[in-house]
Amino acid sequence: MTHIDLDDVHVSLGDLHVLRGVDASVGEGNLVGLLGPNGAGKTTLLRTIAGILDPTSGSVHLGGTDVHSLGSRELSRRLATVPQETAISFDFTVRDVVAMGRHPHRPRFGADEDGPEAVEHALERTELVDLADRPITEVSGGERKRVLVARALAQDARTLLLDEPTAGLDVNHQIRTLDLVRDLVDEGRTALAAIHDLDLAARYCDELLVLSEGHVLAAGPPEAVLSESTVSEAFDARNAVAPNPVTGTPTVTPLSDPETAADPRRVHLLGGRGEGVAALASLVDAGHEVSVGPVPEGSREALAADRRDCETLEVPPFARPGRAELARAREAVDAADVVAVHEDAVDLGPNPDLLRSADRAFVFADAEALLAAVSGEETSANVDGAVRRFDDSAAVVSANSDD
Ligand SMILES: Nc1ncnc2c1ncn2[C@@H]1O[C@H](COP(=O)(O)OP(=O)(O)OP(=O)(O)O)[C@@H](O)[C@H]1O
Repeated sequence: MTHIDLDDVHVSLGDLHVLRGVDASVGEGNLVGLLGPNGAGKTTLLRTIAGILDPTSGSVHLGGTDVHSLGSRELSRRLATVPQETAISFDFTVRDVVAMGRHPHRPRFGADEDGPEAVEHALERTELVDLADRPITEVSGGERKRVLVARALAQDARTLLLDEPTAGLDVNHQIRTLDLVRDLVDEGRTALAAIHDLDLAARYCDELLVLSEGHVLAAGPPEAVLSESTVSEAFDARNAVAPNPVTGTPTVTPLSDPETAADPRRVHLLGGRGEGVAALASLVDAGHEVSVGPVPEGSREALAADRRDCETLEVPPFARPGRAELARAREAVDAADVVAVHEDAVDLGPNPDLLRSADRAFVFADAEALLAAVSGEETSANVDGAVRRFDDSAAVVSANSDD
């Protein structure tokens, strides 16, 4: 069921037409991540849903009611916000600030009977009990952010709008904060959160909404939304998207624009157990033409090569390369200016024979040193250290040998 519904919302700030026809919805009981580059209009959208900004046209409904028809007290009972700015200059204690969340529940006469318990509960869930009596001006920026989450929690609203709730938090508190938001949603709330970290957004959110130049570029489950083309269009950044090996959710890796190497070389990387991935990335970034293989299908090297549009010679996992695959590997070696292999993979499968047949072969321990060697900048230091010319005998690598 739709909980927040935005229909052709336009908002102007001064002369700037910031939101340009936003159509979007947030399903009840969902955590939705609001993504988009700086200036896309995320804060403006959250402030419009919160009734702080009026749309110039279009409508915002919350649970079927137009938010702009609700009084501020009624809206605050239904919806709590965690704003981006954390500056609170007065000398309130942390507990006082959290208690401000109770404002819409205070009766005109008498006491807010649930108030003290709600405040203590909010302090506990945000792990702020030890800081509760400290002046808000004397806690860190990250702690102040958590105080604002606690204030929203004390407000006891079914809808949460969070503007970059993890900005400025250390990794541990980023995870704890998003775990808390996830728990609050799993307990029955609905949340829309602007999040800059695409990987965390994909990991925690049921759906993502990508805003770009004031309109919705994409919306839906993270796996559908976080494509290389959508990320590239929204953020104007080259990137690679791949499943996170630990969480299985998409991870986005921004990539530098490839340089044009002064002297681009054809480099063939022989397969290993994933050791070649860093070398592959630095060679491609430097503008060299890289091919890879033989590597097992689905291996880290195969995935990385695929993401960087490199020619890849794959073999089924746990299988030895067949005659045809070996012939293709030899062709790749013959066509390359340089053949390279990580020192831990020198002896793997057909690698010794392929190395022996190459005109110029390097054994490397360090991706950057290999790059320097391929680019012809090798010094005796890195030839001695992390890159060596491959000698004729498979098991031996020798330093400073000539071709
Ligand atoms: N009060 C204002 N008056 C005029 N323009 C404004 C005002 N507030 C924001 N803007 C402009 O509106 C656009 C959208 O701003 P907004 O803060 O909504 O973007 P955002 O997506 O939240 O960005 P960020 O990721 O940097 O927080 C920006 O170009 C911003 O400069």
